[in-house]
Amino acid sequence: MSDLAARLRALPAFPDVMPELDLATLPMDPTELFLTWLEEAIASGTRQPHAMTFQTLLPGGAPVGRTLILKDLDETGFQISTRNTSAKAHQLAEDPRAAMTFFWRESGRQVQVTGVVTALGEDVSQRDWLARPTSDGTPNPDWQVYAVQPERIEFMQARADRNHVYVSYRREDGSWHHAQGR
Ligand SMILES: Cc1cc2nc3c(=O)[nH]c(=O)nc-3n(C[C@H](O)[C@H](O)[C@H](O)COP(=O)(O)O)c2cc1C
Repeated sequence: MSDLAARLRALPAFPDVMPELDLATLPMDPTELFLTWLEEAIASGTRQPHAMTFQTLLPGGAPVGRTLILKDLDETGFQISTRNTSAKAHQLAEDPRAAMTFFWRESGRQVQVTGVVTALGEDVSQRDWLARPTSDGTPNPDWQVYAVQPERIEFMQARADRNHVYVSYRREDGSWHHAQGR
């Protein structure tokens, strides 16, 4: 084992005390559970609890990811915003499939959201642009809000004994079904 490998192995992993995922009280709609976990991450004071890895597909199908901020969650889906001239915007125009991975290390929680992205209207995009802390009130035609309409959402609650608990939701014919496991 290299020195780096040994040092990486010795790093602290999950916290000793983590919340439990109560399988008896899972909501029918996974966005409810997502919002509960997001609110708890916000309340914990962790920095950028709304940051996640956002994956798109390169021409040819290879995945590529980068960090983005969740802007909102409503009936349109999980919203992000970016420039419509960016690499990810071009990738989404070619193939609208995307995945988001949230990780809240203080609680040992991970959420994967997979779905298809739609570009929202100019009004939503400009409202988001103008609400940015650095806004000077000038609209930006390059700014675009996208929404991921989820088809699959997987929740993972880590456990100190490594028997992590998974719950997977899938949308079929317009309604959500969930099962413990992956
Ligand atoms: C914490 C964090 C948050 C970020 N949030 C955004 C964001 O909301 N929108 C965005 O366009 N880029 C954001 N970025 C920059 C992106 O990760 C990325 O570098 C940029 O959008 C260009 O990506 P692309 O070339 O794959 O299109 C963020 C980066 C970090 C580290």
